[in-house]
Amino acid sequence: MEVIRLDQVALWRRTQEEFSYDLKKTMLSILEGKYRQPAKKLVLGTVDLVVAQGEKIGIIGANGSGKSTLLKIISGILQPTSGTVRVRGHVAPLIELGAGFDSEISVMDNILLYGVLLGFSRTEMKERAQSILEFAELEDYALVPVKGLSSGMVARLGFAIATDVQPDILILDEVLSVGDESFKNKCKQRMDKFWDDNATVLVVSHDLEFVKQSCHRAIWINKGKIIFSGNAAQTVDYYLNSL
Ligand SMILES: Nc1ncnc2c1ncn2[C@@H]1O[C@H](COP(=O)(O)OP(=O)(O)OP(=O)(O)O)[C@@H](O)[C@H]1O
Repeated sequence: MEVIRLDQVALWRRTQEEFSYDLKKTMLSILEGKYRQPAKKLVLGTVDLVVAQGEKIGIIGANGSGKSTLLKIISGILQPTSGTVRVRGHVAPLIELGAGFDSEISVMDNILLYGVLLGFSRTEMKERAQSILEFAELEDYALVPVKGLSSGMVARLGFAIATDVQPDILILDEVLSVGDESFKNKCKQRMDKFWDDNATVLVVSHDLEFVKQSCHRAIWINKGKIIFSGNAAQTVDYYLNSL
């Protein structure tokens, strides 16, 4: 069964000029008739992609090639400029760890909030909260605001929530490299469970050995385009040979 379908997806984003946006300067340039639209760059596109239920897909490519952007489009965090995205089932994105948290509110409230954002009810999340806290080893921090946690703890919390809620589609962006050694081992064990069942997993990784050994398929992205998609070992070899 098909769970993800991207048809002719493209995303244009503003370049660095957006980040140095200055209202006064903009107004002045409009008055002086010198205003020009900020430059935009094609960061993804056009991409066609079909993912079947249960596939474990590794996404590889150079820095800045568009891997995270692709995951954000699939997760619904970014809307494409053109094209269509269809996703079937609960998606748990673990992209910018902790980005979905409200740092001012407690760990417990964040668990409830995050779960609701993922489409689960508050009651359901309350029932799951204990096992999430246990896995993240944050039982003593339930009432502490997230801003009081270390970045490693925030990463553990994100991983614990996203994987505890048993999503249909798990989206991971280099998250397996966070946490200390003992937590990494726990993550690996939990990931193995996902690997064994019907969940669909998309994982961005620079760990090519992991992609080769653990993924069914790999997608190589370069400059916003899918260069190759196929058997993981073959894709990794093509990518390595191109370097
Ligand atoms: N918020 C943003 N606004 C505009 N452009 C962005 C933004 N975030 C990323 N980009 C641009 O989009 C392109 C793709 O970035 P993306 O983060 O998807 O790459 P990546 O393949 O995941 O890289 P890495 O391996 O370094 O994590 C890059 O050229 C980057 O400069």
